[in-house]
Amino acid sequence: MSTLSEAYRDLPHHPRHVIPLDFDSVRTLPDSHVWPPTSHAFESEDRLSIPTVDLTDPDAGKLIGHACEAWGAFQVTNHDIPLDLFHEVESEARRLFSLPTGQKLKALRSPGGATGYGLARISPFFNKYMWHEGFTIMGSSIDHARDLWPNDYQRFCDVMEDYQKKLKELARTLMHLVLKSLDISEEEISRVVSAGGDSTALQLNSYPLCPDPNRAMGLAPHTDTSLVTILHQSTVNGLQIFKEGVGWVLVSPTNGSLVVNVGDLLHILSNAKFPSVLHRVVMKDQNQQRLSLAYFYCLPSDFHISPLALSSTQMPLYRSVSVRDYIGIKAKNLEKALSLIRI
Ligand SMILES: C=C1C[C@]23C[C@@]1(O)CC[C@H]2[C@@]12CCC[C@@](C)(C(=O)O1)[C@H]2[C@@H]3C(=O)O
Ligand SMILES: O=C(O)CCC(=O)C(=O)O
Ligand SMILES: [Fe+2]
Repeated sequence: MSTLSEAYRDLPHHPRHVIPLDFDSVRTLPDSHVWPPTSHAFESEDRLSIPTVDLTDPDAGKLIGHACEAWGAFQVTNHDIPLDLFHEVESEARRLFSLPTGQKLKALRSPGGATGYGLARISPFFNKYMWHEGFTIMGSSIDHARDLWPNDYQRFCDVMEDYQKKLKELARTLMHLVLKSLDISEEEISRVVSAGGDSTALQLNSYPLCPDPNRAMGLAPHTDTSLVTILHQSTVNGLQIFKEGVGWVLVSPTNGSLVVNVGDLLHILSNAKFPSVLHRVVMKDQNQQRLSLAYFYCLPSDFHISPLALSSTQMPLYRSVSVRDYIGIKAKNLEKALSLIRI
């Protein structure tokens, strides 16, 4: 099978778009990291937020379908992932990001690589840097973990493996419900869901304490490339999603619940019925480090993706494209990628 990491291998980045700042040594926000003010977002007091779906609700599938159509995102509760596991993964992520910069650079994502420590892949599209550092895992994290902690890497690997295993199960359950709500046949559902199995990535995100948070940007607006992304946020606010006709809406962390984002691949499969959601992370008033864990459920790079479940009167809006080609188009065109494969 053609792995996801292989799809990123031929898309090298210049080191200035991979190497994060030495955050510990900076006392004032460098001009390279100053962003124009961000627009006001609707806060939770405005009572406008993405829907929450209880996975044990017999109507969960229908509710998820509505949420994907109206918002491109929802929160999920009663997902069966133990709270302790989030704490363990977060604590290992904290251990990683609190290493001295020189040590973290030993696990730097290589120019043609997909995994390891570094800036977000969307970095080259912006003329300012984000206040962000990330660590990408695809499958085993042992090679990078050994570079970081030559004598003490096993715990990190075990915790990350356990998390990926549990998140894969949850992603499969969610994908079943999502595709069923689109009226896709059981056969097609199994074809998509079983193909996704090994094409996943876990991204640990850190937004360090910032000397001037109101002028910095955590993660610039983007959509994810995945089918779905399952996100766990630490207790610190920052994530906002964009809703057409409304603007930026804050998604506050709620204990134990997970945010699910529709990604570009599901946008294509659903013929734009479930639009991939534009989101960003702002640093506004942030007075402590923020962490998040993003699990991307994708498809193998040789999978050919095209709109499914079209009625006899519907026309496909997107041409068939391999995941590898779509990732390549996105790496060059970012937010224009979907329009470039539109029929
Ligand atoms: C599978 C992946 C999705 C991702 C690129 C990656 O190879 C691993 C990192 C992911 C991430 C996380 C931050 C935002 C994002 C746009 C980026 O720059 O790297 C996503 C990528 C994506 O969804 O395209
Ligand atoms: O940190 C967050 O809340 C969002 C992270 C994100 O959007 C991503 O990793 O793609
Ligand atoms: Fe994202």
